[in-house]
Amino acid sequence: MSQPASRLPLLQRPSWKALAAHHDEVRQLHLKDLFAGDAGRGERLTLSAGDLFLDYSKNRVTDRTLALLLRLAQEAGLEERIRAMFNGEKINATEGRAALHVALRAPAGSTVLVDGRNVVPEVQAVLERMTAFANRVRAGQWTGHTGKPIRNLVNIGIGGSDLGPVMAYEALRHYSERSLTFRFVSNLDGSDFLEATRDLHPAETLFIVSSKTFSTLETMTNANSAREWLIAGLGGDPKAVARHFVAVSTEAEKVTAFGIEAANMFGFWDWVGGRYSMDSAIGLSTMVAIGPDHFRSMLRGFHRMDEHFRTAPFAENMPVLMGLLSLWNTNFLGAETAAVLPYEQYLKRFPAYLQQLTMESNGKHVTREGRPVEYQTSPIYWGEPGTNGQHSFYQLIHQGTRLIPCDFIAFDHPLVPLGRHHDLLLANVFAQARALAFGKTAEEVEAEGTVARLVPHRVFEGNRPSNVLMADRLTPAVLGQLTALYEHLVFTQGVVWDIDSFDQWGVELGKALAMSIIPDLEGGAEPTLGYDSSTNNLIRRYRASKARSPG
Ligand SMILES: O=P(O)(O)OC[C@H]1O[C@](O)(CO)[C@@H](O)[C@@H]1O
Repeated sequence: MSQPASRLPLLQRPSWKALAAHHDEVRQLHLKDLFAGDAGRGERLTLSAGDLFLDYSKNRVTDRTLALLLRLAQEAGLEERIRAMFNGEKINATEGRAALHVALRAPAGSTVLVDGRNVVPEVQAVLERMTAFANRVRAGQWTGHTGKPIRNLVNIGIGGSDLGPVMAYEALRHYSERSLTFRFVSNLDGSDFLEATRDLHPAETLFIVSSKTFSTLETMTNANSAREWLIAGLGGDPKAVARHFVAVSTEAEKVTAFGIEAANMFGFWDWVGGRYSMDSAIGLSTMVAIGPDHFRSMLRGFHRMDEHFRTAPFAENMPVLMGLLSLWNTNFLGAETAAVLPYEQYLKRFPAYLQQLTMESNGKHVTREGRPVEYQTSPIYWGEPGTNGQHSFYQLIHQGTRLIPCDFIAFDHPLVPLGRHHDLLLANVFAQARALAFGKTAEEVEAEGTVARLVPHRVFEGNRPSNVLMADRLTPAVLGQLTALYEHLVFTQGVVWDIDSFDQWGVELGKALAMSIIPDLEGGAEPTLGYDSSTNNLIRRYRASKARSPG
């Protein structure tokens, strides 16, 4: 009896083989030909989902490519896996956990089961506590140890406990309470903490220690420095900690051991992965900044995209389609990276946020069963806001030797109109996508009167794929939809690649080695170094330098 396609290794699935053969047929096709052969392509290969509009016409795909990619998703059992995620099944198999970030934005009154328990009431209860806290701080009613109202909030966290909060704060700054100051400290490098707190007064400062595990080296080191800074700045009274620290964590005992009162802890659950946690209590700083109503609106945006992903047929499903197009670029066209280029300054941290979401999720080398993959998994995500990138790395995107698919993100309206700025900005989005796709031939360059020796330098091959993603304007709801779009794109790819998108074992080895090296750097006696000769030498050199000039 033949096996169902989803049981076969990816490279042996009929749709993969068909895509490989198809790729041989279409590899020479230029986007110019595709557009010339279909006058309606630019309108046809578009899609709306919620408030988002996607133009994917400038991808190097034919209708047959798309049909085969959709078949690939079907053969991977994507439908069933989506159902499994939304049903709270333990799809993060290596950690034995559900991956149920969709429950964080499920409407009050709905049901999402984890181990037979409806988690929606717990999620809503935490949101209510966050709301009460946010309202108190925003109204100046949360006072510090000396009785002064809190005016500065410093989120201490790293990875998913930092990138989501920073990204959302920057993205929604327009909606933010301007009388409050927000800072984010993540790096173990002490200068991060020092610079973030340099101009703050401890009496008016509250730290949000955000850590799912409450044991991450960076976060706990920064939290301890924050406690020392606070106590020293408030006359040495350790009791000050209670009014100036709150925690977001799943680890109540560790939080109270640090000195934070249980009443000032906001919980979440092991079924929320760090990089999927910005709409849990990890988003506390976001809620204080933009207010509970805007935060709820962001959650509704996430939920809107969740519902689209859960219910839309694959051919009209934005995350599925974008996930498959990116997979086509990666596995068949050989793209190694993907650029995310927001033409909206407020989204300046969105590429950094996406780096963790995409690469920590799908940077995997074995299948769910632990067999080595025989294909590339996550591309390397990177990017900068336009138009800054244009005057930096776009040269390589246009004329370099690598294929770099681009996601342009733009809005019909700016949040703050200023003269001609927005028309000029949008003209650049449309121009860049067009230039990448269609390029400029030697004949066109010659026709402009260019001297012969410069012609090759001024030729643009084109045929470089891109998506253009647009919405009316950057609102909290749109940010929710945009973020959920990429979350589900990552999920789609992980299912096809047959990898666990929700674990992150790859960060463990370096962490463990650092822990063993710390005593070698801090100890007084000469350590017996048992590492490789390079590591031994680096440690000796560092110790000698420290001994010559301590501090
Ligand atoms: O919230 P925690 O437990 O401090 O972890 C922070 C980050 O560390 C990681 O576990 C590894 O980088 C991320 O997945 C997570 O977002």
